[in-house]
Amino acid sequence: MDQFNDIRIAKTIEWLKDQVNGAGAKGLVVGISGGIDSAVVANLIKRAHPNNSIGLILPISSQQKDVVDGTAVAEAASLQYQIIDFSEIHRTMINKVTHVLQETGPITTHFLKISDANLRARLRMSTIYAVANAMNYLVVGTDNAAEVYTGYFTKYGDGGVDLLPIAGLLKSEVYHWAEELGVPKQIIERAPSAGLWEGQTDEDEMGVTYEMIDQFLAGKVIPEKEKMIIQSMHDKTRHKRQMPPIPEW
Ligand SMILES: Nc1ncnc2c1ncn2[C@@H]1O[C@H](COP(=O)(O)OP(=O)(O)OC[C@H]2O[C@@H]([n+]3cccc(C(=O)O)c3)[C@H](O)[C@@H]2O)[C@@H](O)[C@H]1O
Ligand SMILES: Nc1ncnc2c1ncn2[C@@H]1O[C@H](COP(=O)(O)OP(=O)(O)OP(=O)(O)O)[C@@H](O)[C@H]1O
Ligand SMILES: [Mg+2]
Repeated sequence: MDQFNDIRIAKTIEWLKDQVNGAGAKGLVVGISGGIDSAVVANLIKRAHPNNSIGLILPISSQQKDVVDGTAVAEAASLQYQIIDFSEIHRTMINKVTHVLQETGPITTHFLKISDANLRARLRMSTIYAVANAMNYLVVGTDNAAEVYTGYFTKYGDGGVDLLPIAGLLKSEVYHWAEELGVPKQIIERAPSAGLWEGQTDEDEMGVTYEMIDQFLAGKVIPEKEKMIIQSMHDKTRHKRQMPPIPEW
């Protein structure tokens, strides 16, 4: 038993209920990836709205393991879920966009990869909102404090949500909550990944570990090199944490 975290979990569940009531909504929906952040959120929404919560497993040319683990998360939480595969739609969109762009001039494979990856996150966001609109549910995001601070999310993709119940948690705290909430061990042991391309891991892409980001956010002294990476990510992604700018006349 971890009393400190249990109290915060209970408060977050009450907060989710208040948000739904305050919005005049009926329930909550989350995308389930097979990763730990969405596993924690899946358990929170089930506890907040046992009969009005749903998880969506949305593979887009994803590894089968993501679907297997996503299903294990939903089943362990007794959360209602649906699997919708958008691999074909994504491929069609990317092929058309690439074709048109290549007519306008050369485009690097690096930028095509980023574009392809972020489109996955935005297709998922559109799907989750389609369900939320139809059911009068709110869309629940899964960003933790490290991701919000570094802007490590797709603008209007996984960043496009109504509520952020775990955005105040360090990544290490997400692990504590996962254990308290009974998230299956196989999910807790997976390396964090956006799953946007083969073999992607968050820490490799960012060039800094979650442990370092957590220490930095907790106000501890960390090596200058890591500090620079974190601050640079934070500065470059400021626009993602704000409303679009409007000119002043
Ligand atoms: N200064 C500025 N003012 C206003 N807008 C600005 C801007 N700079 C760029 N932009 C806009 O923002 C766009 C770039 O932002 P964005 O589209 O988000 O793309 P970007 O930040 O380049 O890529 C998203 C990153 O988040 C990672 N990610 C995504 C999804 C999930 C997860 C995960 O952990 O699961 C991680 C992904 O691996 C990648 O590293 C630009 O194309 C431009 O439209
Ligand atoms: N295949 C997917 N199906 C449904 N939702 C997804 C899928 N992939 C990503 N998402 C959504 O995008 C969010 C952002 O992904 P992110 O990788 O940050 O979190 P995670 O996978 O839950 O945890 P971890 O950081 O440990 O990988 C997920 O939490 C989930 O809500
Ligand atoms: Mg993930």
